Amino acid sequence: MTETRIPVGGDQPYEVIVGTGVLGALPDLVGKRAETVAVIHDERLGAVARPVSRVLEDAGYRVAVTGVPSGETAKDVSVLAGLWSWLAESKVTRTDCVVSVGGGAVTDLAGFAAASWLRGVPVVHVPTTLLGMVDAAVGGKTAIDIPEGKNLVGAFHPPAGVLADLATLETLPREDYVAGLAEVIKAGFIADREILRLVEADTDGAAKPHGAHARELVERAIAVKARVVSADLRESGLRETLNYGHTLGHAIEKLQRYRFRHGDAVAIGMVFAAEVGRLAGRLKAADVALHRELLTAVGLPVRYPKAAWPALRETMSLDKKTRGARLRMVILDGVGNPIIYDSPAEDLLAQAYLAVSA
Ligand SMILES: NC(=O)c1ccc[n+]([C@@H]2O[C@H](COP(=O)([O-])OP(=O)(O)OC[C@H]3O[C@@H](n4cnc5c(N)ncnc54)[C@H](O)[C@@H]3O)[C@@H](O)[C@H]2O)c1
Ligand SMILES: O=C(O)C(=O)C[C@@H](O)[C@H](O)[C@H](O)COP(=O)(O)O
Ligand SMILES: [Zn+2]
Repeated sequence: MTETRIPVGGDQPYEVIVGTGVLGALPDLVGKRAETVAVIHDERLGAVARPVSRVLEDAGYRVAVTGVPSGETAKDVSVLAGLWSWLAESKVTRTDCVVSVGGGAVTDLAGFAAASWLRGVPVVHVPTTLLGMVDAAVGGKTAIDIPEGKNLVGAFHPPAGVLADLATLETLPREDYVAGLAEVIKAGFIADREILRLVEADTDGAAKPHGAHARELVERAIAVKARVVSADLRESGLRETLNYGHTLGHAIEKLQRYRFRHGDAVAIGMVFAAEVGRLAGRLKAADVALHRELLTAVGLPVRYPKAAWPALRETMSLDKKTRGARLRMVILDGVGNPIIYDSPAEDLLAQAYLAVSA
């Protein structure tokens, strides 16, 4: 099948290329200004990084390659500091380019390395997870975690391009593919009902890279993200809606010391946000039920232990949408219409949590 190019607008427009076996398009995205390309890859993904490097070498670039720890442990200041030294050794200058190869953890880390190195060098992402393709690699949010919370240090640094080669999904464990579906379903609830219809029509297929609607789901979710970040890169309004499910989700990840899949945490967080929406009189009980039905059917969790609430509530106060002492979270004023719910009452939050607790 041919490649699809999804444009992302704003001050620094770029394209997300989606297709199978499309690595050959990488030099186009890196561009002609770069002499050196610094490839930063998940250390478990040498088998993807090698063809990436070959394509770049064949195109005439000098290529430097390094691996970083797999998963969320990569998003650490010590790993970032190691990358800065390596970028110095590799003599990466402002006209050169960083290429990331991995899931969202690696695109977030390498994106932040590129944003901070020499105060900003170009980066091209080659996401290798569903979640990376439909969400993390698009939109320019980059970050690392600190003990106090997730993604608390980072920068907005849009990529020069994104290459989503669906062939890389062949080796992705099923649990990680399914975790990515949480962000796909999120895109459905906030902006594209057709995504929800496609998942509902074939819940088994939705959980597989070869499912009948797999490519359409990927492209629709990217299109939602692209539309939002094109209009509001720096999250001054509309972009906050992409955080649906994340206020509780990020608190769960922190409580689990980041040994819990991001998508799994967001799935629980979306059911919580849906319950808040229902209690606030904004979302029908049937739509809350639809959250549970779709997420459960594809294999995502929708419950979390009751006793965790006090710790979760405290962590939620450090969410980036908080203003002063005011917690703000995204809820749905009906499916497809996300809004910010400012200063929710504490007893309403506790009641909503009771409805998701195991
Ligand atoms: N910047 C953003 O806008 C944004 C958006 C959503 C999520 N995120 C971040 O993304 C991260 C989660 O990303 P993720 O779900 O991709 O997780 P991940 O990057 O941790 O990857 C999950 C696992 O899959 C493995 N893996 C990756 N690609 C593979 C492949 N092709 N074959 C086999 N194994 C493979 C990794 O080694 C890892 O063990 C979180 O840190 C989250 O905060 C960022
Ligand atoms: O791109 C965005 O904006 C998002 O909120 C997408 C989220 O799926 C993603 O997990 C993001 O990293 C969360 O950002 P944060 O600002 O809440 O840390
Ligand atoms: Zn997310």
